[in-house]
Amino acid sequence: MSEYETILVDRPESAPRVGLITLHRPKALNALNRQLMLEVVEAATAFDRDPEIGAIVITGSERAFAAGADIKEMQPQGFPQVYVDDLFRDWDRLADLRTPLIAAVAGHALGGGCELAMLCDILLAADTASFGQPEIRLGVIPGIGGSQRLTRAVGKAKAMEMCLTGRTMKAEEAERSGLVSRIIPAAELLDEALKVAATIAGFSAPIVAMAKEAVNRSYESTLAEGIRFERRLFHSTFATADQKEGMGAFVEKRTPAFGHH
Ligand SMILES: CC(C)(O)CC(=O)SCCNC(=O)CCNC(=O)[C@H](O)C(C)(C)COP(=O)(O)OP(=O)(O)OC[C@H]1O[C@@H](n2cnc3c(N)ncnc32)[C@H](O)[C@@H]1OP(=O)(O)O
Repeated sequence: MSEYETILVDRPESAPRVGLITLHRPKALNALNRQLMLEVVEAATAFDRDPEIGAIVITGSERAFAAGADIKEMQPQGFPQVYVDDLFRDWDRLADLRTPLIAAVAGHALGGGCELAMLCDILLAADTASFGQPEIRLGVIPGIGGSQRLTRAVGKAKAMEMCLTGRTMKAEEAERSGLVSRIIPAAELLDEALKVAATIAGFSAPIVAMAKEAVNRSYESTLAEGIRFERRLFHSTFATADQKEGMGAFVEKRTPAFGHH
C-alpha cells in the first residue's frame, strides 16, 4: 500500500480523486516524530502536485489521531539544536498546499496532533475525539501554531484556558466552539470524510483552490482587504473554462463536467 514507515498512503477506489494519509505508529498513539512528520509532509506535497488528486484526507486510528509531538524524541534536545534546526518548521509546508486537506479525527488529538488537525482546512470529529494543547504540563508551549490557530478557531477565552491549564475539549464542545465542522459516529468517520473529500474533488480544482485561498485570506487581512481580494478572485473565475461549464450546465439543466481548467 505504501513505501512509508509511519504512515499509510492510499487512493481509495470509493473516493475518486482523493488521497488518503493514515498516521500509523500504533504503539506510540501516532506521536509525531521527525520521520512521521516528514512522511506526512512529503505524501501531502506529492498529492498536492498530482493533477489527479483534488482533496486529501488525513486520519489516525480509533484511539488517537495523534497524541502530540514525540516527547521522547524532544526530551534530550537543547535550545541550540531546536533553534538552528527550526524544529517543526517543515509543518508550515502543509499550510501552503493548494489542495484542500480534511482531518478525520478520532480519539486523542493533543498538542501537535491538535495542531496538525488545525492545519487542515476541514476538521471532522468522531464522537470519541478530544482536542487539547497540554504542552504546559511538559514545561513548553505549543510550537506548531496551536496558540494561534486555536485562538482564531475557538476564541481567546477557551484557547487561553486550554493552553494555560492543558484542559482537553471533547467532540461536542469542539463542535459548539467552532473548532470542528461536524461530529460523526466513530464507525462512519472515515467513509464520511472520504465522501466530503470526493465531493470537493469533483468540483473544478482551480476554483476550489481559489475558494480555499479566499477563506484563508480572512485570517490575515482586514475585512475590507479580504473582500477586495475575494472580489478579484471571483472576477478571475470568469477566465476559466470551468466557470463556463458550471454556469452553462445550470442553464442547460445538466450535471457539469469540470475539466479543472
Ligand atoms: C508540537 C508541540 C510543540 O506543540 C509539542 C507537543 O505536541 S508536546 C506533546 C503533547 N502531547 C501530550 O502531552 C500527550 C502525551 N500523551 C498522553 O498524555 C497519554 O499518552 C494519553 C492521554 C494520550 C493516552 O494515555 P494512555 O491511554 O494511558 O496511553 P499511554 O500508555 O500513555 O500511551 C501509550 C504509548 O504511547 C506513548 N505516547 C503517547 N503519547 C506520546 C507522545 N506525545 N510522545 C511519545 N510517546 C507517546 C506512551 O509513552 C506509551 O508508550 P510506552 O511508554 O508504553 O512505550
